[in-house]
Amino acid sequence: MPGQLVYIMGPSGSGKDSLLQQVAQRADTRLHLMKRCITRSAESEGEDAFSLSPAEFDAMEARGEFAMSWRANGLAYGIPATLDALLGQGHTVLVNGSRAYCEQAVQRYPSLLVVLVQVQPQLLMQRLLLRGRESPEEIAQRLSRNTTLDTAFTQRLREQGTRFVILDNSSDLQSAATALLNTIESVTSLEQP
Ligand SMILES: Nc1ncnc2c1ncn2[C@@H]1O[C@H](COP(=O)(O)OP(=O)(O)O)[C@@H](O)[C@H]1O
Ligand SMILES: O=P(O)(O)OC[C@H]1O[C@H](OP(=O)(O)OP(=O)(O)O)[C@H](O)[C@@H]1O
Repeated sequence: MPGQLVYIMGPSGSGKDSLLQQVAQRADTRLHLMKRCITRSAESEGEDAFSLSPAEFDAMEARGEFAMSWRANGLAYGIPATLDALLGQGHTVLVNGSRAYCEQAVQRYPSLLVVLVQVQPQLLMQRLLLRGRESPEEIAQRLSRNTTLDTAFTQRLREQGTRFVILDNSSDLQSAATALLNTIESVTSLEQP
């Protein structure tokens, strides 16, 4: 496909959604941020997503309306199949992805750019509590995914030869967003039609 998929992943609270919003606001119209379908209440804080019931999600998935889909944190997440049309038209497309699903994403889109967002571990809990979307118990469950996921990925992605960068978001959001945009520009020319 002529376009470029940019798959952003990282621990809960690392700033994936904030970075994607920043970059999408700053970049030109050839850069698309995919709006996800999630079985999360529409009233939830934060990410602008399509809110679906589990039954609606399952029906869309069965009809092949997702380019990618996964389950985590008691929720189902889907990337609309319009992703493939956008990539086919040559767009650079940003996706908020899952570490656990990453290998399947690489299999389906071998030339994707994987960006692992990291922050100092002590900041994660603090930022998640401030975000206020989940209860402290739910936050603890989200953070418990990190131990198993982080180390295994880095190693495997490098061995596979996947395009992979680590982006630190421990400092201010603007600096991290600039670094992300520079990384994207280094692998794809946003100016070309
Ligand atoms: N660089 C940063 N400095 C301070 N707060 C941040 C920064 N990046 C993100 N945040 C805040 O941390 C919380 C988690 O960020 P979010 O983008 O929702 O992370 P994720 O999507 O990875 O879970 C949000 O409240 C967000 O406003
Ligand atoms: O396999 P993992 O890397 O742990 O990711 C699991 C899911 O968690 C995140 O979603 P969500 O927006 O619900 O959570 P977050 O904003 O707290 O990261 C991420 O975008 C994945 O959909």
